[in-house]
Amino acid sequence: MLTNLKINPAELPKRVIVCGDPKRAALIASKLGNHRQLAENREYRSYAGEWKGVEVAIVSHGVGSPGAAVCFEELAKGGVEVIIRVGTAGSYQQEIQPGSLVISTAAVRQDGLTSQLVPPGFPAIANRQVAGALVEAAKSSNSGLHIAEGITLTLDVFYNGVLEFPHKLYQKAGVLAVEMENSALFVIAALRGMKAGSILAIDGFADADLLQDYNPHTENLAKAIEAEALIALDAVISVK
Ligand SMILES: O=P(O)(O)O[C@H]1O[C@H](CO)[C@@H](O)[C@H]1O
Ligand SMILES: O=c1cc[nH]c(=O)[nH]1
Repeated sequence: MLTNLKINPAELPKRVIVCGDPKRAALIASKLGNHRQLAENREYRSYAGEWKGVEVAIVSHGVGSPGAAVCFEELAKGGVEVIIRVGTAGSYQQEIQPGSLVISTAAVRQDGLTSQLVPPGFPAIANRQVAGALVEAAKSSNSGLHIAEGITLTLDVFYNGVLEFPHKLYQKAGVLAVEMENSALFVIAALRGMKAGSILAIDGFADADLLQDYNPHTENLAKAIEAEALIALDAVISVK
């Protein structure tokens, strides 16, 4: 039994979609044939089912890299081979509007977790087969949404304190969007031999005052989440 996920590894498919929100995991799982809940403990809710004849699991990892890392490590221990995060993010670029999608090819490691796992120069990059599969699935999806691919940033902070966020710097450096778990996913996947990727639905602009303006409950975002879930399901079953 996986300690925190409470999943029996014998019931865990090798291909997994992960997301922060347990309710999003339920939503994605509802699209699967023969879907059933595997387990629930803390923020980790898991399901399995069939997508186009292939067994996949959907697992929530909660908010932030440390808790998500527990999930990713246990999935690796459970024998997972391909893992795709279906997340949300704040945009850094004007052309990447709320409701659009970003496929992350690499993550800036501005999280506190990965520097306790590997030296600072170790890259956090998506597996190229998985990133390629996401791009291909996005092209064939005809979602009608704007879809960009490139570097994203992983932070530990959501609501700011007295220090400035590094938003301007990364915006200038061409980073597309900010979220809170991709660097942990890419580093742990590299260390444990999983093929990882990530697709993100944009919920607003990163430099907004999130305490006032953050609203992940819009129809626009729901539509983008629906589209990214279908793209990720097609991608996760297509990786060899
Ligand atoms: O929507 P999810 O997948 O949770 O992703 C983003 O949303 C959460 C913040 O609200 C963080 O987990 C961040 O990475
Ligand atoms: O970390 C996150 C996630 C969603 N939206 C943001 O602005 N930041």
